[in-house]
Amino acid sequence: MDVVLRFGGVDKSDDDPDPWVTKVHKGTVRRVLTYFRPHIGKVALFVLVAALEALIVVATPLLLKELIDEGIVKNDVGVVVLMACITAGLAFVAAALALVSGYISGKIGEGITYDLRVQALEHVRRLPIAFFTRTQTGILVGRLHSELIMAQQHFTGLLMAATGVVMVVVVLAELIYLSWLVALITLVLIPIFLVPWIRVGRVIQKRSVAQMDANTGLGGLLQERFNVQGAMLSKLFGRPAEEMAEFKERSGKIREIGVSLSVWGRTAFVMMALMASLATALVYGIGGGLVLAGAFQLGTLVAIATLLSRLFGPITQLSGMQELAQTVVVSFSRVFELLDLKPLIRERPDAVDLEKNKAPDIEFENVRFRYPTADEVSLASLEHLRTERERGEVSPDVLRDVSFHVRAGTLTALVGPSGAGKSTITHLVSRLYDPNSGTVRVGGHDLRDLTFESLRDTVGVVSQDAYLFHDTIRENLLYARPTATEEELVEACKGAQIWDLIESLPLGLDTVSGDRGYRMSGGEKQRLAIARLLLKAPSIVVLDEATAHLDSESEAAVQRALKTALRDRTSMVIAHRLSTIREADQILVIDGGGVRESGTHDSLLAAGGLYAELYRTQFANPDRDAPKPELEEAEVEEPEPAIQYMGFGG
Ligand SMILES: Nc1ncnc2c1ncn2[C@@H]1O[C@H](COP(=O)(O)OP(=O)(O)OP(=O)(O)O)[C@@H](O)[C@H]1O
Repeated sequence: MDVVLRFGGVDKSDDDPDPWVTKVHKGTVRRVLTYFRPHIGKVALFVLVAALEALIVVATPLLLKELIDEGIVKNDVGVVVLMACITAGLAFVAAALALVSGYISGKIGEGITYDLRVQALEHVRRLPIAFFTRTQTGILVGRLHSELIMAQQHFTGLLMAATGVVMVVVVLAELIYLSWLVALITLVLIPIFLVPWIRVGRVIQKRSVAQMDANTGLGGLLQERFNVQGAMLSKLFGRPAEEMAEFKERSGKIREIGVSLSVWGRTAFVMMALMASLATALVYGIGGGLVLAGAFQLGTLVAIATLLSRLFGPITQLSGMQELAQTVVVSFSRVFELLDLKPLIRERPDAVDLEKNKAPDIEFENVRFRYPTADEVSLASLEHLRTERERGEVSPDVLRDVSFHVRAGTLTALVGPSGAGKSTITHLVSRLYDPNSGTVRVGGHDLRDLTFESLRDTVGVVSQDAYLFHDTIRENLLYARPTATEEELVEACKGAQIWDLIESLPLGLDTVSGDRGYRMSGGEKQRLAIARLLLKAPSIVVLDEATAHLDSESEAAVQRALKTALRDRTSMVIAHRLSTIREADQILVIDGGGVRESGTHDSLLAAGGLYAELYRTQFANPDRDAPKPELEEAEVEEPEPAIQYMGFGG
């Protein structure tokens, strides 16, 4: 049976959609244990060291007993000195063993967490883009990073607590050996002390989870509001008073929980000290009476008192062990549920490589496609806002029976209204998604028969808003081809019409770009992305032309860059510029998820269909939003229509 647990091990709940709730499947504990296998040697060593530590702990009271009964009482200085020296020596050995066991438990805990983290990162890296479009970045990062750190801490805590088991058993055995009566009284009294202690522990754990929740919530909010786009939106639309009130409210909550945690933490400490003092008083009270009655010797009494003081630490550790273990299982489960998410797009074991350096053709045959449901690609716990209703909801087909052929080495322009399915078609070419039925072929191969690597090498994509890592321009370019030489970098930048700009920067290629670096304009960013594409030199280019209005100079520069980028390659361009549309060997007019018309600019105009209609609508309104004619387009006789920004999507 599956159990629903909250991260942190408290507050079981069946219907709470909150992301800290996780299903712990049957067999999880066994699965967690499999992670111990590679560390079994270290685990054995850890148990051995723990046993040695326990033996030293119980040996000390016996030495004290000898020291008192045989040394002090019998007036034998030799025994006193010898026992004191052995006790001091054992203290050193115990300290060394404690350090060794801390080191080994750290190695085991960190080792297992490392294995799990690497496995999870490798798995998430292979998940399809649909997963990333659905999940909330902050929560995913939290799951892969901070939660794992916490899991590791709990895990190491659990290993340390496990040594407590050995200690309690050995100490109790010695207590029985020394005085069965005192041992019996201790066993009866321990639960009385322990009950309030466990209650306080629960409160602390509950508050810790609440603190984690509150911190994650504030962290997510800050991440959303303080990234460049968020900060911009908030500056333009934000209501500073309300926003500040929300920050204050969340920070206030963290403060309140923090204060209460500190009070409860202190309470636990005080309770522990009180418990130890009361137990000592009790032992000396009862034991003193027994010594006076001649039931046992003074040394035995001191040994029992010393032993008891060693018992409380391990016992309190053990009392929290069950919840600690539960938390560990839950935190592992949270990674397991990620690992169990099967990637929708997988490489076949018998996948073949696509022939390199030869521009292949592209063919869509009766392609039907709908975007996957939430349950198919993601986890509810990674989507803060996903409602239960949405989980299995199937979205309608976005592409219906799409068939077309892009001949090798030619340019196909995709045009059509916004939401028609143009981007979706390009997503299928780079296999970001697989069609639900029908086939997408490249170079005569079904995409599903090709290796990921050869497809990645073959298809190059330039999106509208090119993404740059926060790194130097050089590193951003080398991402496409790490082995590129300086000359090749410069050549690519020149081809992409961005070299003049880079050269004018004081640090040139070493200028840091990206979110927190040199801010490039939309056109500059796209040209840099084109330079990246030129370095990659793919034989298929998929391009989404920028819809942002560029000034005539950038417009012309982008156009020239595109000419270089598309030369001798098979290209599919979501076209927003008339010049691209005109140059296309084929125009596909996409509407309502299907290819409504296809042909060249002239033939489609002559046919007088949707393309002609859209063209004329815009042509009749040339001033509207139209960019200035490009340098290369200046010689075109008919006036430039604004078609690129209106009827043709984006
Ligand atoms: N990840 C997604 N999940 C679900 N539906 C999606 C997703 N992405 C796009 N859609 C839907 O698929 C349809 C086609 O979108 P697509 O982005 O392909 O249109 P488009 O023609 O490129 O539009 P535009 O020109 O505005 O970019 C739209 O209705 C859109 O809402």
